[in-house]
Amino acid sequence: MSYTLILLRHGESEWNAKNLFTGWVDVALSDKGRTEAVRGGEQLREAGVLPDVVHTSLQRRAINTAALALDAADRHWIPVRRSWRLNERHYGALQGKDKKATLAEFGEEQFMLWRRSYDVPPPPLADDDEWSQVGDPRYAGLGEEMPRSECLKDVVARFLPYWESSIVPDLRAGHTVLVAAHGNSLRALVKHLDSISDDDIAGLNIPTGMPLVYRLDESLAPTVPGGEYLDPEAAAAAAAAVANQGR
Ligand SMILES: O=C(O)[C@@H](CO)OP(=O)(O)O
Repeated sequence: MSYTLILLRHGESEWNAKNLFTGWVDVALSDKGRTEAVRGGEQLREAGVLPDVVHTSLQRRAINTAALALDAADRHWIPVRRSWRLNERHYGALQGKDKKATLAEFGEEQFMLWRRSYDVPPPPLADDDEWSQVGDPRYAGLGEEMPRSECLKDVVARFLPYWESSIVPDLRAGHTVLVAAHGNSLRALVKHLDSISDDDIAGLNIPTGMPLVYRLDESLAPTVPGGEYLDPEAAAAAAAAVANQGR
């Protein structure tokens, strides 16, 4: 028995296009992002990898990517579940900041520590900042768990309970599961699936709008480490572009 898990980072957002740190800010897909999402769904249909259930974050770029992709795959009707635990990493005080300007102001080492180190979060975002999500009704139930900044380690810690309680049972039930989420929440999941070290995860980047298919064995270990992009060449080029953001 093998289980099928599809990871899909949202298509390009308006802030990806502007090169701004985004995190929990709920920005929309760009036109290019919508096209990517549709193309991702077409790839699923062409490959015959058809989700039975979808899990998304609470952010519109992932929600709308899932809807566009599933429509293109003729799977718009499957059950959907959403959780803040699939949200993008909260980028703290960097939310809304230009990546290139941040690199110029703080230098390469600090910039990469904030962007890709495993356990160094950016400074916290003030609750009265225009890019704060404090007071947003969708997070009303979070209480003390409401983040003001997160490093990838924090994302792993809040993602894994949802993985265990909600995604794994769907896989064990034999469903083909689509997870439509974000660059860093999916990096947290890939780190877990592929047992990637805290240091090596810094080098992993996930492109927008490209389905990454994992076949998992009985112990939920990937049968092909790293999974398989349905369009590997395009995915490698797009992942390199993500790595180079800010330059
Ligand atoms: O800004 C963000 O929220 C993320 C994803 O777009 O950026 P990065 O790849 O720099 O972690």
